[in-house]
Amino acid sequence: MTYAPTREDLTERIRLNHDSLSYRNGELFIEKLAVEDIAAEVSTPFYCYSASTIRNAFTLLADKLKPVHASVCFAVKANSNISILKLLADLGCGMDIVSGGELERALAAGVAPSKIVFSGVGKTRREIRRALEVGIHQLNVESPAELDSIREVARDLGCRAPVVFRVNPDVDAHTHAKISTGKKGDKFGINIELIEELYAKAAACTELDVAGLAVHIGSQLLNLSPYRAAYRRLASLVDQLRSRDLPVRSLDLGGGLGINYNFGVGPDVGEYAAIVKETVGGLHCELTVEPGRWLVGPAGLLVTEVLNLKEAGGTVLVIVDAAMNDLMRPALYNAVHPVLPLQDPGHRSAHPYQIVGPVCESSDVFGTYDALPPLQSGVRIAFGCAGAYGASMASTYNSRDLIAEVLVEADRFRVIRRRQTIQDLLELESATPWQKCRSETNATTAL
Ligand SMILES: Cc1ncc(COP(=O)(O)O)c(C=O)c1O
Ligand SMILES: N[C@@H](CCCC[NH3+])C(=O)O
Repeated sequence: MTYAPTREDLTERIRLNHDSLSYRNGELFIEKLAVEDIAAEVSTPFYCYSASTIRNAFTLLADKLKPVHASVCFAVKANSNISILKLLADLGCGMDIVSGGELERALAAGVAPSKIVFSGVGKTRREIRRALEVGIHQLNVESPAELDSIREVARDLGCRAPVVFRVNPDVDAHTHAKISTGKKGDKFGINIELIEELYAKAAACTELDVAGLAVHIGSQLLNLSPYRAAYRRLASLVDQLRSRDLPVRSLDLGGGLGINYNFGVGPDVGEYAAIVKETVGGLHCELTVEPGRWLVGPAGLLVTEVLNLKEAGGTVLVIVDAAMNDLMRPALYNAVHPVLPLQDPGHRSAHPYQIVGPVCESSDVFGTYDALPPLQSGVRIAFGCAGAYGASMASTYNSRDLIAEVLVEADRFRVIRRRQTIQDLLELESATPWQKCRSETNATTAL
């Protein structure tokens, strides 16, 4: 089957990445607000998200997937800010979580437990218990040992645990090695050859409600053909299980849709929907997808201010007040986020700039950029496409505060996470009492 995007499809794809950002008289706007004006209120560095970009992305994806009746569960790890989760939940989006913390955030955002799926390689018994107690939609099982834990917790609670098996289909996602998850030998999922026996065993257990299968082959997929390969393997497995009279009613197709990190055209969700239809659309299963980056990535900016410039070995270094602890992707994956000056005078610097942060690591480098306007101390710039895996991966390394996050809605903005300061940490510290447990002396006495 071939998929030919129409002119409207292409326009839509470009619009999605551009609609919230514009330059007016050389000034960067997000929705109807000048980013400079927000920066004057919220000191840099901070994350800034466009609500309409997220809404448009969700609506477009949900529409494209309507013909195959697939529901969308947002991968909370991409952006776990409760206000962002709430915004998506209000549109009818479910959530894909990987920890007890993400479960609590989803619940706090008002997501119905029946719209939450729990993925993740290592779930603790406490997390499994809490998930079953609140009644989540399903647990995606990642190993035979985890299945045993789920069974035991369910028995203890006197309930039936809804489970699907996450299959490792041994498909190369053709993405960065650090974010590929569907190849044999990756820590994710269960080897496809082992599924049939495990499925049969689990289907016979009264504590388990075995609903189906899941797959997630990696993140930031720009080429969609690995999906076709993975979903075909999933479909064959469904046939194999059904031929043994093992019912399969649900398929979780994972996330991974990539974005164009330069505001250009990214993968086409219409084509993705066509692949879903072609491969698993005829199986009469309840379908779920778990995108993270695609829904929120283009919606976010990381706004930062130039502290100083200096020269090193012939390179002009621009030291900004954001760092790798705020946005880890460049240091971790050599990812390059586009730079948008908040004020663009139109002319360009004669030389490239290497933009670096203040953290004491040589990898605290955002990248080398040419064609930027002349930069100097006090000038503000923004890194684009920073809505996914930015704030959610931030740390306080070098005792730097977690930075603020701001949500823009048309002509107004709201701080949706305030900066975490040393004062917050001190308050937490002073509220923590000393506790006793077995010590060397009383342990010896006990012997
Ligand atoms: C199980 C699972 N589902 C969904 C996602 C979301 O991925 P992405 O943000 O690439 O869509 C991930 C992350 O790779 C994942 O591990
Ligand atoms: N954190 C990664 C993606 C990992 C996806 C989770 N499995 C990134 O920023 O690209």
